[in-house]
Amino acid sequence: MESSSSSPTSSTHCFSPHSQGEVKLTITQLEQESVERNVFEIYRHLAEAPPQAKPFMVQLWHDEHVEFLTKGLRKLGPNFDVLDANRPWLCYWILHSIALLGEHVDSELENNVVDFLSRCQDKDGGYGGGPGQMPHLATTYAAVNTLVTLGSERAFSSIDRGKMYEFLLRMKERRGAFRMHDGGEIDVRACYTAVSVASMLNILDSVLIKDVGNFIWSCQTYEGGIAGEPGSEAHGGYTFCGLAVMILINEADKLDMPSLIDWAVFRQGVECGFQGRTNKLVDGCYSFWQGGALALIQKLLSAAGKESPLCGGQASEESMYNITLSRGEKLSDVGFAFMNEKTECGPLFHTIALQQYLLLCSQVHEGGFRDKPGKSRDHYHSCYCLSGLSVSQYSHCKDPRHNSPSPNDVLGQYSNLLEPIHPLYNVVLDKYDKAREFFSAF
Ligand SMILES: CC(C)=CCC/C(C)=C/CC/C(C)=C/COP(=O)(O)OP(=O)(O)O
Ligand SMILES: [Zn+2]
Repeated sequence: MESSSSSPTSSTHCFSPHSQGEVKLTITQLEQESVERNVFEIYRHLAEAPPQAKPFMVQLWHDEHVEFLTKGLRKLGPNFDVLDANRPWLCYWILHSIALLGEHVDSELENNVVDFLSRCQDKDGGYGGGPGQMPHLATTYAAVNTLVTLGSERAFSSIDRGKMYEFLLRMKERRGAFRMHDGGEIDVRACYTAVSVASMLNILDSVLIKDVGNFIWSCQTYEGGIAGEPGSEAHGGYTFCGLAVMILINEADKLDMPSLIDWAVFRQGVECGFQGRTNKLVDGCYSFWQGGALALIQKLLSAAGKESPLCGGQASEESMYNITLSRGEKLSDVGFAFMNEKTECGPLFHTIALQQYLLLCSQVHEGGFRDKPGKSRDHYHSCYCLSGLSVSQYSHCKDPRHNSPSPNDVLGQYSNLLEPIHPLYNVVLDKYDKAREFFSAF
């Protein structure tokens, strides 16, 4: 998405080292140079600091984050009016972030959230952006992940699974994909949120998954990443969503995996963080969308064990991307089987570099995270920067349920370590385990 410029105010003049003539830099190039300058200035301070000071420079400001997040759950100012249709998202961003930090909210606040989300639940299934608003797949995903993160029986049983199934079926369209809401757009996000919710609640069946894989397949672009809809540009957000769907429905073998890997690994740049798409700026939230997608691929390759070329062996087409289920296991067990694969394969991105970007460029001392230096903190970036930080800390860890990462894999002091997540759903792993135990009883 190169923005060309012809106006004198939106371009600059300089002399190219490769030619005699004067060249004009585009807005895109100028913005990229400015980001690199800001980021490298921050990294220069770290490089020049005495060795004993460095761990403190990359400290995770745990208490400040918890304070910023908890405050947001209790009260938000008038500027947040624009997020009125996203209130379950605010609950998820905040509560998932608090859970990643190993903390929880008091039982009164927890009960308030359950009650609030119950008022967002539509009588015909699914959750709207606020009480009385029409049900929407994005806010449904946010509400379900919030209730899973709260983890109480009251939270789990507040979800009407029967009506949810009817809602998901109503959102499914002729070609197999999903639409975001009645009459809404059909895209990869809708497919992911529908499949993730159905898998989590143990209501994913062959009717819901029919032809979804073909739709996702049709969204993989010539670059290798996945777009929101056929013919659009590959983007990290949609790539994570599309890949996660394919794994949850056990059809990852339909994707062109070498080109997907190729595209995703090149999205980590000199700034140490990830960009969302080619020729765009680094942004902390892609630490999860791109880092999470690469963590999913790492797990897929590990499922193929030593047969995978990236793990130093010969790949067999069949074993490479399919999670093996034993007889009688349901498709909704794919999420569980996925985390049981013991990682043999190393990470596909520079995990320490990403932690450096997150802790030095995205982290805000007063609490919260931001896209990049110069931007303001917000709850969305706090959630996805912390999620990406967790993914990078655990990416060498074979079995996060039973083992902790080595101190070498955690930038800064070991107290920076967050809780591990389940990368298919982006909820804290032990919260997922508890929810699975509850919902597998049905
Ligand atoms: C579960 C769920 C609902 C997932 C959503 C996934 C997601 C983040 C999709 C990204 C959408 C998109 C095209 C952003 C581009 O914004 P931009 O042009 O402002 O940013 P850019 O310059 O970084 O591409
Ligand atoms: Zn962002």
